[in-house]
Amino acid sequence: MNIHPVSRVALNLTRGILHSSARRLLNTASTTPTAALSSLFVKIVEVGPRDGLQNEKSVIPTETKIEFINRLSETGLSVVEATSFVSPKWVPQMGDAKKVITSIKKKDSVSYPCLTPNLKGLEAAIESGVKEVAVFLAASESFSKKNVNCTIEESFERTLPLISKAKEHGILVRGYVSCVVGCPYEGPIQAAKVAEVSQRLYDMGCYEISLGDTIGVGTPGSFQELLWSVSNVVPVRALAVHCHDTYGQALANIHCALEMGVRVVDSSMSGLGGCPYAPGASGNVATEDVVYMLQGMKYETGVNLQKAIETGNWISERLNRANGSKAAKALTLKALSAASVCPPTPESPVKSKL
Ligand SMILES: CC(C)(COP(=O)([O-])OP(=O)([O-])OC[C@H]1O[C@@H](n2cnc3c(N)ncnc32)[C@H](O)[C@@H]1OP(=O)([O-])[O-])[C@@H](O)C(=O)NCCC(=O)NCCSC(=O)C[C@@](C)(O)CC(=O)[O-]
Repeated sequence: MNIHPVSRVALNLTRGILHSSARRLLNTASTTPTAALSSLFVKIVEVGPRDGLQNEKSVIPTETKIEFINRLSETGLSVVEATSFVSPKWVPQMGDAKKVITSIKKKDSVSYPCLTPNLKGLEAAIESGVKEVAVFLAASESFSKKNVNCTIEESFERTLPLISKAKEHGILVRGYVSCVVGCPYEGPIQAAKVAEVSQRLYDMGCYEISLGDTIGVGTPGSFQELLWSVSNVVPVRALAVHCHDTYGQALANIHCALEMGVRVVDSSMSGLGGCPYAPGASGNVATEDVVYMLQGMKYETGVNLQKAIETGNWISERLNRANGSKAAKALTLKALSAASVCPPTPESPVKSKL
């Protein structure tokens, strides 16, 4: 039986199936539970050009990055994280940040945030006309040291003046918290620690907190615990989930987050990605798979699935690999077999990597 998501949550509430914390969560999403439940729009934050490409070993031509972002801008996405102003000694792949962000065709309907780890990065972003930046901290001390060469506390000390300066320039600041379930160096991370870091970042002025399951170890069980804990201190409307798919749990975790009121999901076209300082982590959840699932649940995203698949196939071809999205593969094969009376031309971008 098809049940509309609103009806399903409402039904669960009526039956008292949802845990009382989940009810509280829905209540904090908006002024009334009804208003929260009527929210059927899910914002997708496309992180492919940054998180997706930062871990690529071979140098990707700047022109490819620019065209990738331009194509993403035509899919209906409202946020495309474009690049990061980090040290090129640490992440050489992002060394062309200024060229990328100043060369793309910007659409008014799309926001193009860039990662900035410190004031130097923010200043470079300001010079390049960036309107939104993202700061990134971790809930794990070891990961913080590996990723940004300082403790969590020192990270906060760096971030405070960054946020102040960004605000002076009218720049929006998004906040990431990495290792929200597990750390590649320390193992499991306590939800209470994630809540503490998230709350501090939110109180400092980040308008949205993206919870990063950096190594993709989360399950709906750990995500539920995580979201109960974090939503006690940050309103659920200000939370996003950022799931890597190492253990194949990303869609299940996103589904769990949706049921708990989260309406912002990070994803990466064709499942590209990984953090250079998170060994063993696989790519992000694929945008095409997220859009396919959300469409099936009758959520709106504004994203044209067909255009997303074409863009995912295009970048996969450029990187000489198969598209990592299952939905993209299945729908591309379906389209090819439907057109089998008229086989694709040799130039067709979808023919070879399936
Ligand atoms: C934070 C630092 C800079 C500290 O690195 P450091 O070595 O401690 O910094 P430093 O201040 O001593 O500077 C070292 C050199 O880098 C330069 N430098 C310093 N800052 C910048 C800058 N902004 N832009 C350009 N250059 C910079 C600086 O000028 C100096 O150059 P030198 O004098 O030696 O020639 C470094 O650790 C770094 O850049 N880390 C970034 C690592 C990174 O990008 N990781 C991936 C992103 S996070 C992620 O993927 C997780 C996420 C967000 O997706 C969510 C999830 O899945 O969990």
